[in-house]
Amino acid sequence: MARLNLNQLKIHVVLLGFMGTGKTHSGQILSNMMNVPCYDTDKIIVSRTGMNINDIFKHYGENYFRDQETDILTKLVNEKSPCIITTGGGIVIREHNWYVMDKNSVTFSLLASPKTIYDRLKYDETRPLLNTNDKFLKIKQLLINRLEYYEKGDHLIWTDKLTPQEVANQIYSKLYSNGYMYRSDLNGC
Ligand SMILES: Nc1ncnc2c1ncn2[C@@H]1O[C@H](COP(=O)(O)OP(=O)(O)OP(=O)(O)O)[C@@H](O)[C@H]1O
Ligand SMILES: O=C(O)C1=C[C@@H](O)[C@@H](O)[C@H](O)C1
Ligand SMILES: [Mg+2]
Repeated sequence: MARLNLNQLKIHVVLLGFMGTGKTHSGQILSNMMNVPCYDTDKIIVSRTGMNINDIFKHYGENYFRDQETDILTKLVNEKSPCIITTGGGIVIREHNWYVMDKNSVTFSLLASPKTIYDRLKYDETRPLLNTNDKFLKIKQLLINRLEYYEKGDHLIWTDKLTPQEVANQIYSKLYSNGYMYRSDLNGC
């Protein structure tokens, strides 16, 4: 009788959320905790193109970036065994991406206030959409436009007062309590 892997996921875990909510960071911690691979759409775009995100936006434009994002998300969801997928903050704005995620994934939206996001990203220049004179204002404007999309996630986690480890712990608990993982006491037969 084969015993199932303690941490076997039934479906993909997709982390959504605005820039700086900790998708990449918390997702990597979760991946280590669960021993499940984590794929980051931003990192894959950078390695695929050999360019950083600022240069991709500058030379090819945001639409090209969004096409890459959709292509990678689709391939990960359709071709990988259940895994953790950490996304770019803007993946939620394309309706087609929701269609892809609806198939075989549970989504967690990480949320944070504009002030928290600003504090986390104020010295960061790697996010082209925030490279403006008034970064705080830009965060507020983008967040207002996108909140309705982040709220479509299956589970919402406010991260302002949580460490990345605590965020990962909350996701892990929800995966168990909502039946997205095989329980350790089940034997495969
Ligand atoms: N819960 C947290 N508490 C404090 N700092 C955090 C938290 N989560 C992330 N950070 C910090 O915020 C910064 C951005 O985190 P991260 O890159 O994981 O965000 P992201 O959601 O992946 O952003 P993007 O959408 O741009 O990829 C990093 O410096 C990270 O250490
Ligand atoms: O919120 C966004 O639109 C973005 C977030 C980042 O993760 C990157 O995907 C890129 O900088 C765009
Ligand atoms: Mg990220």
